[in-house]
Amino acid sequence: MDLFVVNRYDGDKTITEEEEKAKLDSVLKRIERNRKLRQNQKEKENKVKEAKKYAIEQRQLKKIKKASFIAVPENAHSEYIAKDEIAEIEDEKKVEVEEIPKNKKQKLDPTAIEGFTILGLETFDKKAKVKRVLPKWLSTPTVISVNLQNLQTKTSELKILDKSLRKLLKENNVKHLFPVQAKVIPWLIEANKHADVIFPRDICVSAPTGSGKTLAFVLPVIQALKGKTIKKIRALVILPTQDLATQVFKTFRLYAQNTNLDICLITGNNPFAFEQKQLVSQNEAFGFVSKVDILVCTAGRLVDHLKLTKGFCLKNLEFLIIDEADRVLDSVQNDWLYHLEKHIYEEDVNSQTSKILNLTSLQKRRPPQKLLFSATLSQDPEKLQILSLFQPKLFTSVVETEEGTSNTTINTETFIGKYTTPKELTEKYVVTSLDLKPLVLYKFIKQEKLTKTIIFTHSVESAHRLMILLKSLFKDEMKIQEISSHFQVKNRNDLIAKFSAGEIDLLVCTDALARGIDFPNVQCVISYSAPKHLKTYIHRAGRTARAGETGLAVTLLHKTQLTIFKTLLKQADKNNVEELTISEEDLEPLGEQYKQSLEDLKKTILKEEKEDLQKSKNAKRKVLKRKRKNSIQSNSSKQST
Ligand SMILES: Nc1ncnc2c1ncn2[C@@H]1O[C@H](COP(=O)(O)OP(=O)(O)OP(=O)(O)O)[C@@H](O)[C@H]1O
Repeated sequence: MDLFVVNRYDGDKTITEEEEKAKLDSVLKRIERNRKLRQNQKEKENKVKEAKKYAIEQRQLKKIKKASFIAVPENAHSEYIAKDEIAEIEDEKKVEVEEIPKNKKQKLDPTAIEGFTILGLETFDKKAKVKRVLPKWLSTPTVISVNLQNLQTKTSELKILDKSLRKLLKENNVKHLFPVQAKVIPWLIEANKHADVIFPRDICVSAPTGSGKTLAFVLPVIQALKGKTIKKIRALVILPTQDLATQVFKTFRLYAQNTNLDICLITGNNPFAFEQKQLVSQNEAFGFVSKVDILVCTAGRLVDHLKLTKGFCLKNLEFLIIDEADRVLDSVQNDWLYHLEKHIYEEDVNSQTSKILNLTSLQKRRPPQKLLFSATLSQDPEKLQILSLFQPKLFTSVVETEEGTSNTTINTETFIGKYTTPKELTEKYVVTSLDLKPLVLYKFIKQEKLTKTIIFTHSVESAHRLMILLKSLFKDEMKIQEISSHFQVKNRNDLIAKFSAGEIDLLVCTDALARGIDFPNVQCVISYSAPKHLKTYIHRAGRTARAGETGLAVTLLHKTQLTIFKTLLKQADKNNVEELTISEEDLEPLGEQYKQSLEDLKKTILKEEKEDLQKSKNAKRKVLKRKRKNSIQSNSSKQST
């Protein structure tokens, strides 16, 4: 090795002329080689510089071109649309920068450094990937098909289901069971036949949006409880939002209409005292008595009642159903799980009855069977562990390959954590600049002649502004409304009903409406603000293509969001999401109209801000007036005494 050559004095060794010439030649060659290397390097750098310069020039040219046909008004009103969008994109850029792996150390070419061999050159072997070992119940699920077109199970032939329920299904036009129902309903009914002797296993069900998960738990629960004579809360259904709880409550009520089961909804929509009266009554003979068999609720309100409602008892629970389970489990609302478990499992220390030896006290109480449902259910054992599931069983749909997936070919490595979407869903995306985004949206809706469309934005303010702008652009052509958590429940319900009935064409909303809400026949879902998480994307898109109908989901993206969006899609093995282009030339004729609408938007927002200011001033004035009145009254009463 050259590095370890030690130059020693070799005495008066004479060098021949040829040897000297050869040495000189080799030095000259080396110099020439180094010169070429340097030249190549310089050429490369120049090329990169030129490419960058060209890109900047092109960008500037594009900007000038755009500005020439859509002159954004002097005061740049577009800030009313784009300011929070810009902030959002800036955030995402940060994420993107963080996510880019740090430049790996450049591998050094030993020939590049003359005369040296580099010690410790990077020749690391890739470490073998550690295979994920899943608990057996997660790696051997019952697979649910995502095909809602070729239904196999006729409702009339499902003899395990009560005749009265089958009749109701028929009346509601449910002639065939969807795959998730065909698998879960018979399994649950069977498992609960001897529930007091053999405790039924808990289940987790993961199936696409709109695939009919609600009926998969509603029907077996009604069938299992309808024969009970003593009224006790035996089924508790927890949902993440008021709107969803109301929807599930209505389904329970519809299918329990021929039974003596009482179903109650508590979400905080009604006064607390009113809800308390719905839950329990008190009499001298029996003390507190439950008025409810099946309770549908939101997690936060449940905890309020656990803490404050006397006689509210969940100790006889047979079913604990968590719909949209991943969302409910992520929510720490009032520490609901802790309070619920504490209530269910704690011994009634004050009760004398528990000390008396009788049939009830001897009988070990059956733990409630836990039923978890979602389109994006976490299959992460650690997350599910907090529920202490009893011998859990997984029902899941899997991403279907070209050849189709069968029970035998399922590969746990590939299905775990992969969310599925309805087969009937078509997905597309459009890349646009921020300042033209509303116009691109307008053009797209007109071009595709869309009605019954939901548009998702990332904030209540953004939804409000977009609604005003779209109203100004469409004039009377379309009925456009916004809906958000700022609206009262009654208004929200009215809007949901109107949109379902087709009386509203475009509904602008936030992610509060992304999960679970079942609007019939939605033609298209547009993500005006790009979704940040895969789950959000799947639930938004899931408002269309429900129950076997076709539907379109379109995402509007700024070019800086494209990479992140594609990474999200990759996580769900989605390779068929096409780009849709709306060229700036198509938008040219709309420039003046857009300018006018931006002016309208500015005026409306300013007017609303003024009104809000006036309202808060009036409210303050009223408070001051009342205080003054009270102090005058107390002074005069003091004087009179
Ligand atoms: N077997 C069936 N035949 C026809 N329609 C059905 C059937 N089962 C359910 N539906 C209808 O399909 C629609 C979607 O059902 P559901 O809301 O239960 O879906 P989901 O799987 O809970 O969706 P998400 O995950 O979005 O909450 C509802 O309108 C429901 O009435």
